[in-house]
Amino acid sequence: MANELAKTVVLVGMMGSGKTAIGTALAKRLDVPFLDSDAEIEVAASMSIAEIFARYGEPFFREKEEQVIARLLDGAPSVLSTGGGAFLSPRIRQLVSDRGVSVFLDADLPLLWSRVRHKTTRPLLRTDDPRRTLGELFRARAPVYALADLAVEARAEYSIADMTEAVADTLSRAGIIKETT
Ligand SMILES: Nc1ncnc2c1ncn2[C@@H]1O[C@H](COP(=O)(O)OP(=O)(O)OP(=O)(O)O)[C@@H](O)[C@H]1O
Ligand SMILES: O=C(O)C1=C[C@@H](O)[C@@H](O)[C@H](O)C1
Ligand SMILES: [Mg+2]
Repeated sequence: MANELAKTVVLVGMMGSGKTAIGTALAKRLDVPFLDSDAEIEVAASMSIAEIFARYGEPFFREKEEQVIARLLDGAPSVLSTGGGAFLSPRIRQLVSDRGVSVFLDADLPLLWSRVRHKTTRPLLRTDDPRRTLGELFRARAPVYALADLAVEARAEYSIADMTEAVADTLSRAGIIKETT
């Protein structure tokens, strides 16, 4: 069955909620381009996110993030996975609402921690107590992620394929994915 995507699907949520993993699978399923703002920033800067934070600081990263997301939202309907902090920016929220549909991947704290605890790629978690830091970010950001157009609960028992199906189902019910045949 062929599908048509009405506008760009923008995945938002905490680090480890699955924006990159689910975005990759969803784009494949819908046969549309997959874009990842973190990956695009790394390519543009020829540096990892951790290096950008270390050399230039978080405000510089946030500036680049906004520029990259504005550019990525300019193209044909796609799946765009954002960085975990992108949706905190009011300007980015406005861009997303003007040109796409936001989908919050809603994972609870234990699930997020289980996914990020062994990774060293997230500079904001390089603290003395990364578990506590993750909890603080989680609580501070929850009201902002709740502003997303759509939300899908990420359950620990879901595989990547299950979660991709749940997101696609939500998008179909919202009329963002339309069956063409
Ligand atoms: N059901 C699932 N849904 C999503 N991710 C899963 C699932 N099961 C296992 N994973 C793994 O959990 C991790 C999720 O991390 P991912 O990089 O996709 O998160 P992210 O939201 O893009 O984080 P960041 O904001 O740091 O970019 C990946 O390693 C992925 O393979
Ligand atoms: O949650 C965040 O603020 C971040 C998440 C990652 O995707 C990266 O964008 C970066 O590590 C910051
Ligand atoms: Mg990601």
